[in-house]
Amino acid sequence: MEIRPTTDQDLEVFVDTVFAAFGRFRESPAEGDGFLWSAYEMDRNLLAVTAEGRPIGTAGAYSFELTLPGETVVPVTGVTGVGVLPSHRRQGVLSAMMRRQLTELRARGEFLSVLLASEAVIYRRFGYGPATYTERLTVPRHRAAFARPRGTGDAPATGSDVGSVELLRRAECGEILEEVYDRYRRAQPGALSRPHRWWASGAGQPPVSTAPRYVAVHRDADGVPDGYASYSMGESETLTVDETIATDDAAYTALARFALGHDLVSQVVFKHFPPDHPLRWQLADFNAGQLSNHTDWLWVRLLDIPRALTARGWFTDGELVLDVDDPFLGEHGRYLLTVRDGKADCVPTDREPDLSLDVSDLGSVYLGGTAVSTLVRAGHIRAHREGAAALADALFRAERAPHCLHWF
Ligand SMILES: CC(=O)SCCNC(=O)CCNC(=O)[C@H](O)C(C)(C)COP(=O)(O)OP(=O)(O)OC[C@H]1O[C@@H](n2cnc3c(N)ncnc32)[C@H](O)[C@@H]1OP(=O)(O)O
Repeated sequence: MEIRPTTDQDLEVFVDTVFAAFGRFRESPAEGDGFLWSAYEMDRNLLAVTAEGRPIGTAGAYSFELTLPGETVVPVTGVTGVGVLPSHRRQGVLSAMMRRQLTELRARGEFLSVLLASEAVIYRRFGYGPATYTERLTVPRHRAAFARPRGTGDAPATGSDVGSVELLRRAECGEILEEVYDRYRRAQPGALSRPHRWWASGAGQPPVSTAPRYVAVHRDADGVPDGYASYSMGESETLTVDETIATDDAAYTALARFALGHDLVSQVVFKHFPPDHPLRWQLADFNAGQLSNHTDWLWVRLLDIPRALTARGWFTDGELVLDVDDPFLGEHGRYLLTVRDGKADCVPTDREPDLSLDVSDLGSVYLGGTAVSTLVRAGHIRAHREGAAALADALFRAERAPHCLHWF
C-alpha cells in the first residue's frame, strides 16, 4: 500500500472512492447535501492505493478559519472525506493516512486540525476530542408564546425588535447569507469560516446548497442585514429551520419569533440550536421547547500545544501545569500555562503537574465547551491536587459556549 498526494486529475477517482467507502451512489446524493466535492482542495488530499495502483482509501483537508475564545480567528485544517473501502478495513489504512496527514499538517506550520466524526469511536485514538456540541429544539406552536419582557424606562426591552424581517428565497440572497455568516462566525467561538467557493458552488447542506429554501433576513434599524433563518415547511405541519445566524441576540429572537409565528404549522424545529441559547428562557412556558439529538459536532486536535494555548483568549488569571500525552504521535510534554490579563504564556517545565491528560482531552476542553472537571469525573483527566479542576474550569471557560454549525 502507498499513500500519495492527489492533484486535480484525481478528483473523479477520489470522489468515487469516498462514495464507495460510505456505501453511497454518487448518482443519488442525499437530499440537500449539495455537491460537497466541488469544494475539495485536491492539492491537499491523500489517496491510499494498493501495490497494483487500485484506490482503497481517502483523506481530505480543507483550509478554514476557526474562531477561538476571545474572538481570535486562526487558520485550521478541516479533515474530511475520510474513507477506506469495506474490502480493506481494519488493516491499518486509516491509521497510516492519519499519521501521514498529521505529519504533513505540522510541516505546513499548522497548529490545529478539526473534523466532524461519522462515528465517535474513530478519532480519539488519533488525538482528536469532541469540543463543540449541537442539539435540536422543537417547539409546539400552541406553546410558543413569549414571556412578557421586562422593560426598563425608555430602553428597548429584551426581545423587542427595532429591525425588520424580509422573506426571500435562497436563490436570491446568496450574497446576504455569505456576508452575515462571515460577520457572525468571527465573534462566535467554535465557528468555522465558509470560504466563498462553498457558497459559490453550493457545497454543503442548506442554506449553503442551493436546495429550495425560504430565508427570513433580519435587518437592523438602519436596514443592514444582521441575521437570517433558512427554513422549509414539510410533513406533519412542521417548519424546520436549517440554521439561524444572527450577529446579536435581538436579531436571533426576532427570527425565532418569525418562525414560531407561522400559520399552518403545528411545530417548529430549530436544527443546530446552540447549547447555551436563551430562547427557552424567553418563552412563557420554559418546558415548551424540547431539546433532542444532543450530539458532538466539531472535534479538535492540537498539533502544537504551546502555540494553540497562546493563540486563544482567556478570561481569568491563573497558572496550571499540564502533563500531556500524545500516544498516537508517541510524544509527551509538560507545560506551565500562565494566564495574565487575557493572554497566556505556555512553556515547557519540570514542575509537578496539576493535571495529566491526553492530547484528545486537551482538544475537548480547548474551546471551553467541555469542562475539565467533567473529564476528571469521567476518569479521562487526572487532577493531582485539590482545586486544580475548578481552576482549570475557570481558566478554559469561553465568553460563551462554543458552537459550530458548518457541515463539511
Ligand atoms: C472526518 C470524516 O471524514 S469522518 C468519516 C469516516 N469514514 C467513515 O465513517 C466511512 C466508513 N468507514 C470507513 O471507511 C472505515 O471503517 C474507517 C475509515 C472509519 C476506518 O478505516 P480502517 O482502515 O478500517 O481503520 P484502521 O484499520 O486504521 O483502524 C485503526 C483502529 O481504529 C479502530 N476503528 C477504525 N474504525 C472503527 C470504527 N468505525 N469503529 C470502531 N473502531 C474502529 C480499528 O479497530 C483499529 O483499532 P486497533 O488499533 O485497536 O486495532
